[in-house]
Amino acid sequence: AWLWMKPNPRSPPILPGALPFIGHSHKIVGDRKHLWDFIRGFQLFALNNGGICEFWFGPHSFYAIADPEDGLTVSNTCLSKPYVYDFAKEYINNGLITAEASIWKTHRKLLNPAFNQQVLNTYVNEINVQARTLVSRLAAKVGKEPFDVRNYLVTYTLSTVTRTSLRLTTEDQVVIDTDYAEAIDDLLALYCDRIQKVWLHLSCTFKWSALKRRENQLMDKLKNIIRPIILKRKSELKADNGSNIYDDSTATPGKFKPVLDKMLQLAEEQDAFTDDDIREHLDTLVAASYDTTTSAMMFIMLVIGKYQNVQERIFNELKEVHEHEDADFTKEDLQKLVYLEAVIKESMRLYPAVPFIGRKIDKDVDLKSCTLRAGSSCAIAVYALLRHPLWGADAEQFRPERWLDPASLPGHQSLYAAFGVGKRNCIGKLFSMMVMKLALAHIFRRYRVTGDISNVVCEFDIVLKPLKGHHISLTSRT
Ligand code: HEM
Repeated sequence: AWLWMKPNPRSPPILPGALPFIGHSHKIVGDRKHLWDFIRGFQLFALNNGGICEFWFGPHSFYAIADPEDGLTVSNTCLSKPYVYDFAKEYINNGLITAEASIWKTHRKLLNPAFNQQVLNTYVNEINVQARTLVSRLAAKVGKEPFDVRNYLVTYTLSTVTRTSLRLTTEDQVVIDTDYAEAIDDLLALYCDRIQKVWLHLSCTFKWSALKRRENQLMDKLKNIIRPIILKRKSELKADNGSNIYDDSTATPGKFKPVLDKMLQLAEEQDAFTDDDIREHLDTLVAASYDTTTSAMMFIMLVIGKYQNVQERIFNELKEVHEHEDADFTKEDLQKLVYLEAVIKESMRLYPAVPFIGRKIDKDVDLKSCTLRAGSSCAIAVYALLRHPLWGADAEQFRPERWLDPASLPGHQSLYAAFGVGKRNCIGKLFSMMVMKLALAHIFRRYRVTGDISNVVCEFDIVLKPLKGHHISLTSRT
């Protein structure tokens, strides 16, 4: 345990505040705001100290990297995730987020086509429907006191991702929107609890804990919801004699093939997935999408609530794209909403829903100024990369215009880290952009939003979220 006290010329700067034996473990005990302060703190320390730093939880060493080149080197050299991701193994095991590198490579290749632009275009009608439902639900809040928009957005993102992944009957969709959503929220909170209770990082202590018992209950609940859905669809497709499964007429408006059908097809034709793999991939898609997309949209609404001139410009762009106020947005319309897209990117740059990503250092990795030791873990400092001085002197300012002038943007790709860095980046980034753009286009066309990002206090709860000062209010534009 004292090894960490030994100076080494190629060791990175050490984050202040380590105690003997426990290292920095005491720094993450407390509430989720405190946890975010720690995460933000180590990222800014790395940024201001040559792009890297080191800290410990007990004997286990973590590096934080805030240098774009080094970040890319690590994320592409070490493709496996560190041990804290294993906390979610019971739940999403071979799903893309937690899968070991070897399984990940094959599965990612198989799933990539399900997220290309052509496939996503077949979802536009469905997402318009969900966005309209969101706008009608929000009508109850128009002209009322400020409110928390999270639950409205959760229902929207959850239903868009489950509709396009599973295409459920209304009855099953209700279970997803209520019981399933609640169980996932509880499970993610439980993982965050475990991260903060460093003594529960060891499986031998965790297995006797109350958290483990709770995890078992939640897992039973989740599996009992999703497994029957998969089995039912599997037998429906079998009964259909494969005619539906191989029907690729997805270009018809309103018609799309859900991800579940694509996976069942791959399982049938290439023996690519087991039933468990399919469940884990579906759960992963939901877990990876609903909270991140919700949080990103909350930040966007708060930013735009403050910068009313930005909101007016979005409104004018929406009017230009659509003469007829109430029509659905088509895939062509979405391409024309360049200013709205710039606003989304700029808000995600300053308020990234996923503020760091993890890697297991499974071999020694030589970086510019130091060597990362095999057996340690690494956090690629997304939050810091997104406000790196290479963004310019105005890196801390909200300036969507920077995205409209590509020449003014920094050259290094890994500075655009909101959807991850390197090969193992977000498979759902185009999908999520579409889901956000459509919802925001529908909302801003109907309502004027007021809020104030400068009052917001954040917390880290697997994703970065606004904790306080995040209420918004709506007035009607008509
Ligand atoms: C604003 C919304 C989103 C943000 C900010 C976001 C961000 C990220 C980031 C940073 C990663 C890399 C994580 C890591 O390396 O540990 C990631 C991975 C992933 N995301 Fe997203 N994501 C979003 C929405 C979505 C959506 C809508 C989906 C699915 C439809 C999705 C599915 C995934 C999956 C499956 C992975 C694992 C990819 C892999 O390892 O191959 N995400 N996301």
